[in-house]
Amino acid sequence: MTDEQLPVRADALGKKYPRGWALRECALEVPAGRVVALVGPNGAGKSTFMGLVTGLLRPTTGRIEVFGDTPNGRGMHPAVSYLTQQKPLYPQITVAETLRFGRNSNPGWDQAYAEELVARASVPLTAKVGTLSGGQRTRVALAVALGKRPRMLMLDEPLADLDPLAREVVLRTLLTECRDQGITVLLSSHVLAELEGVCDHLVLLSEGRIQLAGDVTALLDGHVLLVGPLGVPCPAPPASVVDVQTVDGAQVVHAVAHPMPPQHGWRSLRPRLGQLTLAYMRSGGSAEVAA
Ligand SMILES: Nc1ncnc2c1ncn2[C@@H]1O[C@H](COP(=O)(O)OP(=O)(O)OP(=O)(O)O)[C@@H](O)[C@H]1O
Repeated sequence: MTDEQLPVRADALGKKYPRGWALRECALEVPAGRVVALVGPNGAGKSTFMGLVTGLLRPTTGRIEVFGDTPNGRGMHPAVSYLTQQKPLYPQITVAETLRFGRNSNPGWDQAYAEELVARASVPLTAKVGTLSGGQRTRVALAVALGKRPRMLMLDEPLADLDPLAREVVLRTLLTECRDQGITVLLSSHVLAELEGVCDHLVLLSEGRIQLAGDVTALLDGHVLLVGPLGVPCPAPPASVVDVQTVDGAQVVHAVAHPMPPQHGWRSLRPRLGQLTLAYMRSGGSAEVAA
């Protein structure tokens, strides 16, 4: 894939604030056409990474390229839309005026597409933005973000103020749309369970460093969830163990997949993405990670 097609490439990327490093030695590619989840505990560096992609922040070390260009701080790459929890909507104006604003500020604006997205959300164009529900406001903000016809949509917790049902509806609708249109999505979220079946690529940040990254299927294939009785040694080699917990009187072990001898009483299961991510977040990343 040429650099112009690759949404993001970061190499030895670091960002230092006066208080210390927010991001260190990040080498990362965001593959095209994928839904990439950017996860990690509070303060891990997720928003900082997105800020570097937008060009609003400048790297302290290393380099970052967005569709082959180096962000220069003079506005975001035209192929990128960015939506945060603070959605850029004005409550006093109508939905139609909001779309007009989008049209006036974006050269590649697709008015028919933006209107169609609003109609699909059953939001009247004549309604004032301030009278809409949180879910409807989010759908309008997404229509503005997608009306720009981006090649990559970056979402920094934009659904955090929605109830779980509205989150589910908006997320599924959005991701179906992005998949249909071939738009790369970089999605930051704390709700690990909702990423299950939604993202196909994962980047886990911890204290500013990449702790785990890769294709979700490969990551799940490369790990096992072992469940066994207390007091019976786990069959996984110690260096491969990511995390051990006691749950309902059993040992629950996440480990990097290795050939291992059968061990009486132990079951080997496929981990779920949310559980595996949480296991890495608890561990601080000491295990020998699969290729
Ligand atoms: N403008 C800033 N000035 C100084 N330090 C900052 C600034 N922005 C972020 N930081 C620090 O950088 C680190 C990473 O913050 P960042 O907001 O990127 O993390 P995050 O993973 O997005 O966190 P959260 O999940 O809480 O939103 C934190 O220690 C934070 O305090």
